[in-house]
Amino acid sequence: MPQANHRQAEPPACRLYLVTPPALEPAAFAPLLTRALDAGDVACVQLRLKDCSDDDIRRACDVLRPIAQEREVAFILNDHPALARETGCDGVHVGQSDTPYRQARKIVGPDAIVGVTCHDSRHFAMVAAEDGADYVAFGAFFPTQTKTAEYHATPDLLRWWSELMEVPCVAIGGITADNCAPLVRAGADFLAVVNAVWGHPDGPAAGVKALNAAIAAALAGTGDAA
Ligand SMILES: Cc1ncc(COP(=O)(O)OP(=O)(O)O)c(N)n1
Ligand SMILES: Cc1nc(C(=O)O)sc1CCOP(=O)(O)O
Ligand SMILES: [Mg+2]
Repeated sequence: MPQANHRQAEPPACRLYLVTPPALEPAAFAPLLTRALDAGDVACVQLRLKDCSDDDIRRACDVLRPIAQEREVAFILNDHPALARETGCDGVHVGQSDTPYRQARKIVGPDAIVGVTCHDSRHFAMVAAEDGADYVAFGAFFPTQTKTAEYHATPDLLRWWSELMEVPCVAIGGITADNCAPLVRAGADFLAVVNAVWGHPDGPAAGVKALNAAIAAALAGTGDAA
């Protein structure tokens, strides 16, 4: 995962990880992505298109990848290591039912980012980290309308992981500016969000600003104490 951002000399201890809506039209989504990335600190963008053809994913990568990479924001493709490599993405995210980590790593190469979904499982996370994953993702922390979440993670998992392990952890699932403080304080390195940014009533830039303000408040100890 990128540790630096051109906007800051010192990256904060917890950063935003934007996941795209599951369906999008690349040309229409491009200005939304641009506005989101220009609104504040974002570590990476995951292109997560479900039920799309490989050609649809290629086209979306061609339009959206440069917007992220020109801003030094990592561009990660969900589910498709071969397409990630072919299209010049910075990495791939794989779940427990997707291409296994080791195979994904062979496809994308040693320098690419590979992240692994670990649900609420310490075991999955330990295996992924030992195998060489660049980050592990835990979730869902809150109810989400974006997908059917079968697992439920709690902040103590983030606390345990961050105290024990160097490999960064990502928290995902229903995260908003209003509920993220306990995750930040528990040690989440990244907050992955869909609806809190793309569904924000005042637009994605407002979503990014609200989340970054909530992260900063939680790190400063002034965030919601819940
Ligand atoms: C950062 C991050 N965490 C978890 C997921 C979920 O991956 P997966 O379980 O493979 O489910 P799909 O997203 O593929 O439906 C993710 N994509 N990103
Ligand atoms: C893609 C994804 N994976 C999850 C998991 O629990 O692994 S939850 C999720 C959806 C996250 O979207 P939102 O921020 O809108 O809740
Ligand atoms: Mg997947």
